[in-house]
Amino acid sequence: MKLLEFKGVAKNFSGLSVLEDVNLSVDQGEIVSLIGPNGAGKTTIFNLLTGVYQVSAGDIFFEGKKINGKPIQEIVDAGIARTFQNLRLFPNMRVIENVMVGDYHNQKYGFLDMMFRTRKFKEEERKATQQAVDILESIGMADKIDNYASDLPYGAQRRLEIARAIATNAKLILLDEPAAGMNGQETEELLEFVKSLQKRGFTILLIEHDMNLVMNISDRIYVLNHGRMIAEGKPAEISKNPAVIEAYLGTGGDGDDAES
Ligand SMILES: Nc1ncnc2c1ncn2[C@@H]1O[C@H](COP(=O)(O)OP(=O)(O)OP(=O)(O)O)[C@@H](O)[C@H]1O
Repeated sequence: MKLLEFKGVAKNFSGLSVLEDVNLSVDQGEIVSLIGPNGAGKTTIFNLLTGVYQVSAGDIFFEGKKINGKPIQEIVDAGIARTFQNLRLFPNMRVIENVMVGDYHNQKYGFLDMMFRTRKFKEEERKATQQAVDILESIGMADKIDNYASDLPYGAQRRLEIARAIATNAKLILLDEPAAGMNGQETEELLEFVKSLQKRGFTILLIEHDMNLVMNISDRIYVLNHGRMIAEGKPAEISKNPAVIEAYLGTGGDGDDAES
């Protein structure tokens, strides 16, 4: 089943075309990567998908329903969550609190419930805490619950950011350069972690420059160049595609991170 679909999407900024006729789909349960040189338009795709930008043409469907033009909160509620290129954790909050922030929009108490700490408020808090504990246990961070986010090693901080995305009850998780700044060991752990999310039923769309990770993690890959989709396929097909090699990896490149 198609979970996500872009149909003929275009985006212009002040008349300047950044994306042209982008078609892309992600099936339920897939890990799909979006790659392309700097400035190709990858982050713009995420911004369109999450309602930060509005499309200039075309439509975006999530579970068959059109989501372009909807407010950001409605898109989050529909089941799309995102992590960012730069970590956006609350460093001075504890690990569990960082996860609970992700669930905040699902809580069903009002301001007065919170002020007077009503039974409803306490019950919602208890449920949210339990869910956060469950998530942290499921990703092997149960022993870090009370640590401050800033005290975690970098790789664990990125995992925590993904945990927060899971806490929104997302079906589709958008990862923007999750391996950026990671060492080899952390990237290896990230790969296992993202695959474990897939096994748990999450669908993943990621932007990534680390070609090694992309080739090992993806069910399918889309390649964007100058705002146009130039290729789509399985990792083995993409790595042999002449247009991709020319546009992205650079002819004669060895397939390693061509961006650095
Ligand atoms: N708000 C904006 N206003 C004007 N131009 C923009 C805006 N956002 C993005 N662009 C332009 O759109 C193009 C695509 O940018 P985008 O950030 O989507 O690329 P990218 O593929 O994610 O690049 P990178 O790999 O460097 O993150 C760039 O030329 C950028 O300058």
